[in-house]
Amino acid sequence: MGLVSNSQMKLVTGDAGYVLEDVPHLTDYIPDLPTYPNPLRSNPAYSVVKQYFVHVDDTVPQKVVVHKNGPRGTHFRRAGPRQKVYFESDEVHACIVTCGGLCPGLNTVIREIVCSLYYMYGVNKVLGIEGGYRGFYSKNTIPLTPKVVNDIHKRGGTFLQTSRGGHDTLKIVDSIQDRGINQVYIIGGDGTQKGAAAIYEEVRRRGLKVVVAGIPKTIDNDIPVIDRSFGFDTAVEEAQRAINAAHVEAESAENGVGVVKLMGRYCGFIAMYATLANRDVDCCLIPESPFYLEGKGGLLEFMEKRLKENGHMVIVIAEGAGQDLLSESLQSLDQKDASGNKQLQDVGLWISQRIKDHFAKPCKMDVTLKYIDPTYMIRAIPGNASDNVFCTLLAQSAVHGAMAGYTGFTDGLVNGRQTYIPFYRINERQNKVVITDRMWARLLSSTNQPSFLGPTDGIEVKNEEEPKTQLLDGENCEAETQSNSHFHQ
Ligand SMILES: Nc1ncnc2c1ncn2[C@@H]1O[C@H](COP(=O)(O)OP(=O)(O)OP(=O)(O)O)[C@@H](O)[C@H]1O
Ligand SMILES: O=P(O)(O)OC[C@H]1O[C@](O)(CO)[C@@H](O)[C@@H]1O
Ligand SMILES: [Mg+2]
Repeated sequence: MGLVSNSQMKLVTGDAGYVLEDVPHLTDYIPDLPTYPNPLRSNPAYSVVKQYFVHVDDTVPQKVVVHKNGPRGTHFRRAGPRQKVYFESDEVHACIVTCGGLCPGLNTVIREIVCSLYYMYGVNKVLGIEGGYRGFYSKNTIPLTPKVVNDIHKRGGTFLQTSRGGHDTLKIVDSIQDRGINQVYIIGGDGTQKGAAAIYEEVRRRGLKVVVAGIPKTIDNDIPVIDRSFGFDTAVEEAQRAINAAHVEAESAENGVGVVKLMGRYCGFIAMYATLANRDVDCCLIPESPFYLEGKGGLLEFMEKRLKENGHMVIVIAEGAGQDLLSESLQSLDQKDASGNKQLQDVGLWISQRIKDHFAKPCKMDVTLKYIDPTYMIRAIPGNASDNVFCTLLAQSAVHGAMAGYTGFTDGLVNGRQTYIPFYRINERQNKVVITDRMWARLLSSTNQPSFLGPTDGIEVKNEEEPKTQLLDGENCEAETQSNSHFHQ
């Protein structure tokens, strides 16, 4: 076994190409911390469970498809309760914050962190930080107890409120230090996890016994490494209602066209899964797959054909799709939100107008177009049953990890197992739909839409007897795992 460690990376290597991308631990920078028996050992619910505690050497492989002689590859630390903990129950002073956009299940994660701390670990000092990162230094806190959070999982939104922008690392860590907080639970998307990494670095620089734990929230599914984030299933399910309405409207008119815009700023996972789930969609447009309107192989030609064949059609478009086309025809606003995310122009309105203009030309068809924008409806709802269970496991894993002294981690599902992932792995890139992946091919074959690839855009296939599979490190291989996580092949 080898160990390479610095404040950013902690790599443990083993035989046959085994690599553990480990998460930091409080003892990395505060040696000789005392340990205590895990209170779960005397918890009647768990004491009867054999092998309840995770073995210290348990790790989860990032890739589960392997070849006989291939390297064992990257692993992450398995999440779950440890025999020993690094906090006494009455010593813990935890806080929870939610940042970024809303996502179904946020309240469930808040509730379950509070309840896990109280009921599993006997912790009764938990604070809610209101209104995102800026709440650390500009707002009062709310004491959280199981009673206060009892039924919040039945409501959409976040009980603690959220915001964009306002991340001031020094002020936040000052506030953590001043309040005597020693476990910080940060729920949010890619931007939030970057902020969490900055907080962890500053906490470590100051040598504080403070755990920083991230719980990934992304309705867009744009966080890499993890199979999926909570709320995604709920959002895809809710999107069905909009697509069904678009289909009913389209079917009930001559040459009816339904256009549905779904969330997905930089990636089209919601649009792709909603389309695959629904089967009434004729064309799905996502940011990762550039498309064009006019001419041979373009969207408008396809629409003419589909309307002639079927008399109606439904288009699903992710909000980040076709932004290059919009900025060609509309003046680019180049506005950013408080977190620095580009503010997108409404592609749904734009495409609807372009379609209407096209078919209004003489000799074209009379189309009846209905545009449905359920953007905030798919995220402002409570988590569904499966997301609620998922949120519970994520919250419990975060609490187990924090009590065990791990820090600087995001927890998440990797190949169906709860793991602790170092922040840098989550923050190094964004997850995207890979259009050379089988999931996108499944979508194309279900809608029979054009691929919009020109003759020169084709994907080069090397003349090899055995094409390479997704065993090597790289974008495709990771995306294969993620985008197919619901449908292992
Ligand atoms: N690079 C960064 N460093 C430190 N903090 C950041 C960084 N990027 C974003 N943040 C902070 O994280 C918080 C949330 O960021 P953002 O609004 O981008 O949402 P997000 O977490 O990415 O979630 P969503 O998926 O809804 O976009 C904001 O308070 C923002 O200031
Ligand atoms: O209007 P808001 O709150 O900035 O959120 C919109 C953005 O949030 C996201 O849902 C990500 O959380 C994006 O898909 C979308 O662009
Ligand atoms: Mg984001």
